[in-house]
Amino acid sequence: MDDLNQLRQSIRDIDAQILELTSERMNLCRQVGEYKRANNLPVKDYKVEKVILDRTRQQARDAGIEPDLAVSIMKNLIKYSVLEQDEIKSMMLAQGSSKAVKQVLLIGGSGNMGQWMAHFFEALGHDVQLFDRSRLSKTRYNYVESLDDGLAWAEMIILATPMESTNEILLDLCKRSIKAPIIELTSLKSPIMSGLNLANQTGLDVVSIHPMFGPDVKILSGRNIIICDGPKRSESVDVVEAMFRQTSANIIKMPLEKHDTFMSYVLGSAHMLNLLYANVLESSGIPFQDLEDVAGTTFAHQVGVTKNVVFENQDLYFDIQRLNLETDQLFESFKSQIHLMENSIRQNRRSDFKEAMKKSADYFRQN
Ligand SMILES: O=C(O)C(=O)C[C@]1(C(=O)O)C=C[C@@H](O)C=C1
Repeated sequence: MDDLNQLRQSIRDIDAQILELTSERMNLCRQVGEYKRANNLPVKDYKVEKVILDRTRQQARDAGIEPDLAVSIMKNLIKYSVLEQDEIKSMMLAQGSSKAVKQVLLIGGSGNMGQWMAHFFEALGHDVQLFDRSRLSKTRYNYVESLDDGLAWAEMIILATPMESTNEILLDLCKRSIKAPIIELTSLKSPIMSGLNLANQTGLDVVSIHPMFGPDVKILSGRNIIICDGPKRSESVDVVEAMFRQTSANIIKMPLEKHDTFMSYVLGSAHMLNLLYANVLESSGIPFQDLEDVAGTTFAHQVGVTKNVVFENQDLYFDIQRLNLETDQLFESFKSQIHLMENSIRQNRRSDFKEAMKKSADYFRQN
């Protein structure tokens, strides 16, 4: 017992040291924040974050600890140091002072993802202006007076617009002679295919990307950004790729025609499963708190994910189902899997149930 107490005392001492060091780190980050404010530099430095996280992974390996543990600690430290440095306030002061590489026009800049992109491009040193029919009262970015003004000014155009309007905007942009590369970010590509095809025919330089995260993301490490090739390879794909390579995000290259099939599994089915689960819980008639009070491990994990899904943007989530041409197939697959499970349980066919579980386990083990 004495041994156990001694070990626990040593752990408490180490915990105290971790917290003291964290406080020292935060103090230093606060000073970095002040320096940035004084010198009009943006708070977030994606390049520095990438270096830190790469180094952490290596140091963790050398020290014999799980790189994932070390990286998650470091990501949290960075996240809170960024919050501490008051990103919004200091970036406001930094506006216009950082060396602008490109003049970036954000069409649909008032949306949450538009604002995220505005921060992102500003943090990379670009000069950002917004165009949107509805203007935010609280944003530090300028709105261009008209789309024509914006297009004349822009050296790069970002479309952060809902899927269906993105297609219309692309078709409209095809009627104007625009030299600046256009980056579009829609969650599905088939709804904008007619726009992309016409852009290709009329010589517009469009790069299709898809950031696989929402606008509340602060740290790009571990996040995926898909960059698509096609219909014809745009000259600017390499430029866009190089831009994101400066960050700690993972870059995935994918042919355009593959994108929506992957999204039907990576987004559509994951959303659908969680929405169905939420609906099942909601219709149980038992208050959520009562269920949570008796939660087991799987419930706690599952509900963590399900909650994230149900609080998401309802229109976007509807469109991700409705506009994916493969959603029908997804429903069929869900139905047949429910059927299979139902039969195995109702007809007491243990071997079918176990076989299905085994097949899934083998599928996940492949990696
Ligand atoms: O090095 C900086 O510029 C910092 O502000 C420190 C720090 C960090 O916490 O390590 C925080 C924010 C930046 O995005 C990168 C790194």
